[in-house]
Amino acid sequence: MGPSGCGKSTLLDALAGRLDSNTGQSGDILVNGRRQALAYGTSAYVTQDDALIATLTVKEAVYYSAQLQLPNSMPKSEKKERAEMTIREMGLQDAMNTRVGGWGQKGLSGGQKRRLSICIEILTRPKLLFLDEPTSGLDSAASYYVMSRIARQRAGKTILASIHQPSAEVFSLFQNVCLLSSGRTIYFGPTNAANGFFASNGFPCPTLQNPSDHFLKTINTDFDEDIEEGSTGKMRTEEVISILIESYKSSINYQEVQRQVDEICSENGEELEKRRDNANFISQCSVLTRRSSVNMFRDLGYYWMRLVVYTVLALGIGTIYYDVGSGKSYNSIQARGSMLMFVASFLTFMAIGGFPSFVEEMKVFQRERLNGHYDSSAFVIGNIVSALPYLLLVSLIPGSIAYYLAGLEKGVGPGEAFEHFIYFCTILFVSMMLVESLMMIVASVVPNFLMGIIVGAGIQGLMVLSGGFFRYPNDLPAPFWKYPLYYIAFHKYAYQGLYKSEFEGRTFCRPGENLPTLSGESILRNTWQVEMTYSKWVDIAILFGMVVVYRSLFWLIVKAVMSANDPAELLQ
Ligand SMILES: Nc1ncnc2c1ncn2[C@@H]1O[C@H](COP(=O)(O)OP(=O)(O)OP(=O)(O)O)[C@@H](O)[C@H]1O
Repeated sequence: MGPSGCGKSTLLDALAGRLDSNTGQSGDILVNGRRQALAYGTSAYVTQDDALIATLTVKEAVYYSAQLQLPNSMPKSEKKERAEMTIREMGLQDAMNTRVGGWGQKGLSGGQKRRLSICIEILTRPKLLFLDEPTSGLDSAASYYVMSRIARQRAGKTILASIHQPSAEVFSLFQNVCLLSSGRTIYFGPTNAANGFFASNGFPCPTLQNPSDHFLKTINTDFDEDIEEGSTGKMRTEEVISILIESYKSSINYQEVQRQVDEICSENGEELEKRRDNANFISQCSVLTRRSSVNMFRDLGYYWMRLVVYTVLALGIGTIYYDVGSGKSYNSIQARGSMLMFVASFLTFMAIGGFPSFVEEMKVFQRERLNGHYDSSAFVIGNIVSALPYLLLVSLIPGSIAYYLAGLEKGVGPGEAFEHFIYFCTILFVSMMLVESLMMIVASVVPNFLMGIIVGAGIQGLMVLSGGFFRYPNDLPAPFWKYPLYYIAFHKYAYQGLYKSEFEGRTFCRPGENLPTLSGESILRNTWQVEMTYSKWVDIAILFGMVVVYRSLFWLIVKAVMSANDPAELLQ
């Protein structure tokens, strides 16, 4: 406990091994007298910000979490029962079917979100639980009920909570209190002895005042109010703090704490085991896929908005380039090329629109991963699988509108026409997957969504420039633009695949002529400077290969970022 900004969250972060690597830290963290880092899943931590999936209801959020965290051996009905019991414990039974809500959608109140976050973390009854200001946003009665229900579970467990402004009832629920001011320990010992400690130093709690209020008022340096000191009048807060710190260091309480630490160390107690009884990997993948699908379905910004914008754009492309595909004139060559370029780069570019939703999902993933709810690979797989149907939808509907309105390559016979159409939509689909994968990589490195969008758009802008349309491949400056960007940019393969599909086997008129004597192959070779040594199927295969590379890269970065934050790795 301590005034705002005294270092409560920092202390909890340090104990839970969540302090970021650029913050200096000294001393040992001992669990049962053993030096132990709290890696994923050894403890649960409810941080101050509630990272929750906005589209889920309370019931869904807790049920999915129960399915992820509770072992496969536990029957489904028991998991459901545990989830419901925990929801009731946190007093959320009346909000069971309310969505969490977020930007633009009112859902749970701040205090309810807080309780939901606690609910999710106490589902497995962890042995070591960190709670950073669990009562913020709660009224005094709710604070008491929440804390008393948490305290009820304390047998055989250690619960560390940071708190400010507890009521007298809540304060009495704590067995020990550590009072902090500007990162320094003012007092650490039994809660019921704190009053005596303050009184013995000349700062007794006035009658009818909540002791915790008195302690905080006495040690708050932010407002520089002089403190009444017993009979001697007023004293500066800094002086009061110095007196208390010095007094604590020579107090019996301090010696008692040291004695207890020595005793625990000599007992050589058991190591805190990592929780290993989560759902198995297959169940994790399946639950995460379902949860992510529900989120994608309900979050308008994830795919639906994109579908609407793509459809409008496809109608735009289709009307601007209406029936360009049946023309054989020289001008139609340029029109086809531009249209295909627009489809492969700008339609796919807008996959960036889903970035904010993805960043929100990443925040939830980070919290859950750090608390050991599941494996990072399960998250990556869940996300890929759940996104597939939506990506298919946003490539097929706008793709077919643009393709048929523009009257692109119809081939000979219905089979061939269909093959060209499917090829067009597949290129659109795989390019969107690539942009999404790229944005996932960006999200794992730059988790701020504004910065992420700028970085993602910048990378794509460079790739579009070097893709071989705005500057023909042979005219691209060799350093950087041609080697390596032209070969790395997926746009090159998307453009060339689409060009091959559209121009191969067709003839066009030369400038000023009416007879189609110019072969599609020569246009591909000489105008678009397409690499003709391999077929359009190789282009599409390269694109799919790139998806695999990009997704693997994303998975590797997530693993690397997570293990960099894993205190167990740091200790090795
Ligand atoms: N022991 C320490 N030494 C130096 N700086 C510290 C220490 N503890 C915390 N700080 C710094 O003090 C600032 C506030 O810390 P923190 O957020 O932990 O406070 P808090 O008590 O949780 O505040 P609030 O109650 O308002 O959330 C941070 O900038 C943090 O880096």
